[in-house]
Amino acid sequence: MITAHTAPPVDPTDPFGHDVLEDPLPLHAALRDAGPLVHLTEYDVYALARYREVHAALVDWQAFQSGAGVGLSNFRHEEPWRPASLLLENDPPRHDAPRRVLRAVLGPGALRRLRDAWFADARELVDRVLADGDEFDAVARLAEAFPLRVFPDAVGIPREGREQLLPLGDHNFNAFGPPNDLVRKGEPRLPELSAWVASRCRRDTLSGDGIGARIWAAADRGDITAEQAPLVVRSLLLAGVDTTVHGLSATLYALATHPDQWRRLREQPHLARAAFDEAVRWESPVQTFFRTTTTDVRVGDHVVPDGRKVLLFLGAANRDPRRWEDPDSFDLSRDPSGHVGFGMGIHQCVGQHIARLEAEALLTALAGRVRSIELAAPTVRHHNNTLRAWGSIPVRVRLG
Ligand code: HEM
Ligand SMILES: O=C(O)c1ccc(-n2ccnc2)cc1
Repeated sequence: MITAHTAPPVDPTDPFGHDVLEDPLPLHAALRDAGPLVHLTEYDVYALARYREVHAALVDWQAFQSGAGVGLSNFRHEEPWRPASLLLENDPPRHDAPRRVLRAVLGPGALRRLRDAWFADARELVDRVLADGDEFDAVARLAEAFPLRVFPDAVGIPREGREQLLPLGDHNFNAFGPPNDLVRKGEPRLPELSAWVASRCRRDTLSGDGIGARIWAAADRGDITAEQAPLVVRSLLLAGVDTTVHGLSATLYALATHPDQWRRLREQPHLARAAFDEAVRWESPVQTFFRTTTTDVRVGDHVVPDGRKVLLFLGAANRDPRRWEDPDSFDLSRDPSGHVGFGMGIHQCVGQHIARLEAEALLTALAGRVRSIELAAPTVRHHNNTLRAWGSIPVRVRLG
């Protein structure tokens, strides 16, 4: 048993309050500066905000487990509000088989199969948006429209009703936080949305050649059980849309507010993937996830006792001046590799390559038609307990 020398510094701020969700940067800086470990008195949890400690916790899945939930709720004492995620909220060994299956169905073969169709869809969408005029909301017309069009098709769910994936994902991400107004907002539609998404995970509603059907085929082979198959498909549907909507939004906002970087992308379209990863570092669409300690864990001069919740501030780590030069600048010449916007270690985002392909397709289509892009009106944030999200990003484009 390591004895704690002193209690870590405390911070009373509510990290899920609307002032922080509107602009988290001041809290992130305060948490990084307070020390390697901070105690958040609002929820009696611990916080890691510096890159070194966040990275160390992400890769130390034994001491910082996911199996007690990656939200504020501690599954050791509370029932999950829905069946726990087989990947996100599981530890090895139970985590391993579902992870292997998803890595396979979302791997290089899937990307090769989807690439040409997604590039064509992106060109068609961009042409349609630009035909309607030179001012539009980049969130509704591009960042939401593109993932909603290509990803459910790739999974193999029918077209009608798929827009429900947005409020469903939004609630799921809110539910990782405390039971606040954002969670209460999503509760009225939850029974209907949960029943709808469960119906989309059944084998008989998934088209034969999609990613969903390949997950069921893995169950036929015994790689996962037939009971697990629909839960793995559910993870894809809950995870696969809102994340990329706000990842693409972050990228479009960054490029619309950095004209020099847009020019660089136009001159070198192969920078599309780097632009997306730099935007994921700079904005961190997935801001936070919790872990639960499985033993007394030393962090710096302090000890986090066994069984405590630790909030990992991925967004704060991605702008830690101890790790990044000029962290607050959005710069396509930076090497963003090593950012924790997709996590790190055994739970690192298994959909990151799908997300990068969506971004590459959309940015390549835009860069091919649009000479300049700028904000046409004030932007509006969308508050979510976990996601750094956008309500609208009005832009004006010039073609050429
Ligand atoms: C910009 C887009 C995305 C971002 C920023 C993002 C971020 C993340 C992060 C930070 C984690 C680690 C969670 C943890 O350590 O607890 C994660 C895991 C995961 N992501 Fe994503 N994600 C994105 C898109 C996607 C997409 C498109 C999919 C599905 C196609 C997906 C599926 C998953 C799954 C299943 C996990 C759990 C992996 C595991 O626990 O082994 N994500 N993602
Ligand atoms: O199974 C779930 O509920 C679930 C699984 C993964 C995510 N996720 C987060 C970021 N990338 C993916 C969200 C929800």
